[in-house]
Amino acid sequence: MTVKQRSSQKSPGIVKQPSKTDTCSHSSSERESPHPGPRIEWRRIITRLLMMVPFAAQKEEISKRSVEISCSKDYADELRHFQGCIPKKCGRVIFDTLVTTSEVAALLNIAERGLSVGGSTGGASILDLHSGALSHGNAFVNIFKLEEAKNLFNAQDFKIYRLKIMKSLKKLGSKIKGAAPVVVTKAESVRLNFGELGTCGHVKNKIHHAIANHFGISRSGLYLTHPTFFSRITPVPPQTIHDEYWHPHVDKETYESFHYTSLLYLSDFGHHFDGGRFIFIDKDSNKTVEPRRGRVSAFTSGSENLHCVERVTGGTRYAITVSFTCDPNHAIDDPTVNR
Ligand SMILES: O=C(O)CCC(=O)C(=O)O
Ligand SMILES: [Fe+2]
Repeated sequence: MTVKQRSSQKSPGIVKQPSKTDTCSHSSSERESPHPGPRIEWRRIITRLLMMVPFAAQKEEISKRSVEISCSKDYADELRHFQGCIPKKCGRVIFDTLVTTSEVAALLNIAERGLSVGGSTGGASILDLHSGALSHGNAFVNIFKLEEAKNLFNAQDFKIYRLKIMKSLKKLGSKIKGAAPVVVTKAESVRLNFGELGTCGHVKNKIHHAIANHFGISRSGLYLTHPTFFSRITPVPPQTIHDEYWHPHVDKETYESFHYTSLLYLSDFGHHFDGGRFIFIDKDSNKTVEPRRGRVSAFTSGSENLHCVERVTGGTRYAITVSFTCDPNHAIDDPTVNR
C-alpha cells in the first residue's frame, strides 16, 4: 500500500508506477482481459461477485479464523539466517476479540487527534508512531517538530505519563556522573507522551504474541519493524502517488524487512465508510476481509499474500499497520518508552 511506502525512507524509489488497470477495484480476470472495449455490465457484475469470497465479513465476530497457504519462495534465502522465525507455515489469520473496545477507542482517539494537525490533500494520510512521519498536504512532516502538535497530547489523559517520564529521566540523569541537567523540550514531551501510550505497547504485545503463537515461531526472535503507522482513508481524489493505496502489492517486496504483517482496523466497513475492503488476490478467487472495529488481520508478508485495498467511496476508514520482522537489524523500539 502506498501509504505505507510513504513513511519509509526508501519509499520514493520503490513506488512502482502503476498502470491504469493496476487497481484493486477490478477482479484479476478483468485486469488481465486482452480484449478492451465495451463490456456487458451484468457479466462484469456476476464475474466480480463470483470472484470475491468473503474471508471475514464485517457483521461476524470471529474469535479466530485462519487459513494455511503454501509459502512462496520469497523466504528461501533467509531461512538459515533467521531459523525459528521465517515462516514455514504461511497463511492468514483473523482475531476479532484480541483487542478490547476501549483499546480501539483510545487508539482511534490518538489517530484522530494526530491526523487532525496534518493530513494529505489527497485521500490517504498516515501517521507513523515511530518516526513521527505525518502526511501534510502533498508531502510529509515530522509531527514531533510541528508547532500545532505541541499541545495536542497534553490533556488530562497524558498527565500521569508525563510525570512518570520526567521523574525517570531526572533519576537517570542524576545517576550519570557529570551529566547535564535533563531538559525536556515541549516537542520532546509531546513525543514522549505520545510514545508512552501504554495502549499502543499493550496492543502491539498482544498482536506479537498472537502471531508468534499462530505461526508457531519464537517470540524472542520476532521484532516490531518500521513502518508501523495509523492510516486514514477518505474518498478525496488522489493528489500524489502517495494517495494511491489501492494497487496490488506484496508487503515483503515493498518493505524488505517485513515477514509478518498485521492490520488492526479502527472503523467499520459499511458503517463508517464504504469500499475499502482488504482483498487477498488469489489465483482461484479473491478473498475479502471487511474491516471491523478491533479486527486484527495478520498474514505472512510474502507473495503468497498478494493483496490490495479497494478504493474508499464514502466516509473515513482508520486502520493501523503493525509489522514484524525476523531480522534484528530491522527491529525498532516498542512505541512506548516507560512501561
Ligand atoms: O489498510 C489495509 O487494510 C491494508 C494496508 C496495506 O496493505 C498495507 O499497509 O500494506
Ligand atoms: Fe500491504
